[in-house]
Amino acid sequence: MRKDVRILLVGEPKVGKTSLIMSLVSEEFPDDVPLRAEEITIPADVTPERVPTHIVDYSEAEQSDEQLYQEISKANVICIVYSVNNKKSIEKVTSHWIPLINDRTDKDSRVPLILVGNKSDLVEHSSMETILPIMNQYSDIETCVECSAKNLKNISELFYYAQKAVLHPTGPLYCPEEKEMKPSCIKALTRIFKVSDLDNDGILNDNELNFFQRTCFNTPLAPQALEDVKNVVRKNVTDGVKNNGLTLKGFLFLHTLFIQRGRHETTWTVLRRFGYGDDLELQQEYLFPLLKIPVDCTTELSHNTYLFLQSVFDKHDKDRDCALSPEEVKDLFKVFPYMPWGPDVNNTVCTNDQGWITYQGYLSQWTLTTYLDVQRCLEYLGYLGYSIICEQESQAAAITVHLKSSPLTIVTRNKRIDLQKKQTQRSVFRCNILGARGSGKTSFLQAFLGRNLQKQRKIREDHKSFYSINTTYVYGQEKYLLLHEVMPDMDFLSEADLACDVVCLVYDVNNPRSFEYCAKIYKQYFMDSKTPCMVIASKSDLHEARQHYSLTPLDFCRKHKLHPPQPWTCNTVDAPGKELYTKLTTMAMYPHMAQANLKSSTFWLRASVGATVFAVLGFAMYRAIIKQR
Ligand SMILES: Nc1nc2c(ncn2[C@@H]2O[C@H](COP(=O)(O)OP(=O)(O)OP(=O)(O)O)[C@@H](O)[C@H]2O)c(=O)[nH]1
Ligand SMILES: [Ca+2]
Ligand SMILES: [Ca+2]
Ligand SMILES: [Mg+2]
Ligand SMILES: [Mg+2]
Repeated sequence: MRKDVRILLVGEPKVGKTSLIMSLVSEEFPDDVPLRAEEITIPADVTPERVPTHIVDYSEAEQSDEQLYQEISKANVICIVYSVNNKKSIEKVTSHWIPLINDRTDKDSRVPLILVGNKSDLVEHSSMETILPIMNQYSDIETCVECSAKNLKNISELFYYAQKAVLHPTGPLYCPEEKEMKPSCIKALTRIFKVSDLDNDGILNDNELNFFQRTCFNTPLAPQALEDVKNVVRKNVTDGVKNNGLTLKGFLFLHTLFIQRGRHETTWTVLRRFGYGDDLELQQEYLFPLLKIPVDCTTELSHNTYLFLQSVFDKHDKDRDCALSPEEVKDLFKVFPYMPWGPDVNNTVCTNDQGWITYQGYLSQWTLTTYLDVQRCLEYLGYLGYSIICEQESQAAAITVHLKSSPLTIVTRNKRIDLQKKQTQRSVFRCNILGARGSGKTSFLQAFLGRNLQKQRKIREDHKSFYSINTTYVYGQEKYLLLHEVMPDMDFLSEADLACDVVCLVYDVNNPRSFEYCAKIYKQYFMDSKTPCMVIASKSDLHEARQHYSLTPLDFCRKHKLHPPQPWTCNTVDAPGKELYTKLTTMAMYPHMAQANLKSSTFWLRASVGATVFAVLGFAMYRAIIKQR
């Protein structure tokens, strides 16, 4: 909505432009007026819509054409004044003024016009008969009004209409010829209806209507008013009210009624509350609120946002099978301008036997988007109406920002350990997977989603994903582990390829040339970095070939104080095990421990931490074991 309004009055000489302005300001008819009134500014708090309003006069005797054109281009609304007792001044509206204004303004950014018939005190009849055909001919004319500067009739109304024409234009909402709302307005209101229909039954019940009323107008609706509204709809449209609630049809009818009765500011209030701008598009400030992410930080969803997303899931999982069928997904994203999830999402997160995204998979995908592309996540939450439903200032409230450095600070020398406050602990960790072509990286990603080799073979090439994300339990806490497959045949790895909490170097035990790549990558990029590394000996179900490298993988790991290579296969009957992923998450969470030089079996137990903390972790571990049963 505009922050101020500039009203320009034009028209033939002596129709009363200056008098109208003076009458408004002094609330009495001035007998003597100058040719042109000074520009006046009415302060926000005395105008009906509470925005500062500038009123600008025009005088042919005092101003050049050039000055007039300048004022026209600066104006937000133009009042074309004529005198009701002067036929010529009416003719000039269409023969001179409207074409002149249209020539000075862009076709798509036309200023609204108001036709003002002044000196109504001088005649008995109304000029409306002559004016209405003009109104029908020019859609830029917002409204017309007859008034009198002399007996102060309709003066404040005139300026109110002018203000309203700028702040709440009917143009984008309504097509007067068709007597219908415009398609873009129907589209916006339909989305608003869907967001407000919290249980997704296609009806706004009393609770939902009250919530809607409260968010849009800050006041609850009296029970009687609620009944009155429904009765109006009942009387006028079949199927407008169902099960004592408002249907979409009824909702749209109500707004048409508001607009037709000149109360379109009501519809605008609703549209603006849900993020729409004057062009009926969701505004950038709504979709992309300012959110500064400092370097070395990661982005996660807040607890409340997970609850919100959970309610969105529940609302659309109509058959309650804890998964979203293709129809349910389609319905969920109906409030989006485009379909945000491609078929690759089904290969990024957990799905059920039908290949449909499960509840867990759905939350994982949101977590992934938040981590990788927080702006996109804000945009998506905007489409879902997060800030409205959760009554937050902006979408930005959905995000929590975490320092990348370990949540657990270990001061090794005096063996003191600081656990950061619980709420600042990260719950999403990123693991990059590197390895030669064909070493089993994609399989490692897919196995994390519980898919064995047989299931993986069904994945279409063009539906592949370079990410997979799922939860693991570390010491009883649920964490997300995000796996990312890095393309192998690049001589140079980018910052993004290297930035992660833990690295997996995958080689194929069956391929004698595959370990060399891991060794090279390790020496070039990770030997001197703080990122913990894990070597994975994949396809362990196959024959182990001797690697063409100066050291065996085991000796290499020993030399560089790494875990011994972890044998791994997804050629299993059941879903592949999750232990390795839990281990990776633990390494990501506690990188200091991961670097210790210890044998894998006792690695976690012998990490050199203080006894007190050990007891804490021990207890947590105990709980984790209980939970996994
Ligand atoms: N009876 C009557 N006379 C009016 C009314 N409004 C203005 N007049 C008179 O009409 C004459 C012209 O008024 P102005 O306000 O100077 O008209 P204007 O449109 O500003 O004229 P220019 O500045 O020359 O373009 C003056 O004598 C006013 O007193 C009205 O509502 N009723
Ligand atoms: Ca409902
Ligand atoms: Ca379902
Ligand atoms: Mg004047
Ligand atoms: Mg691959």
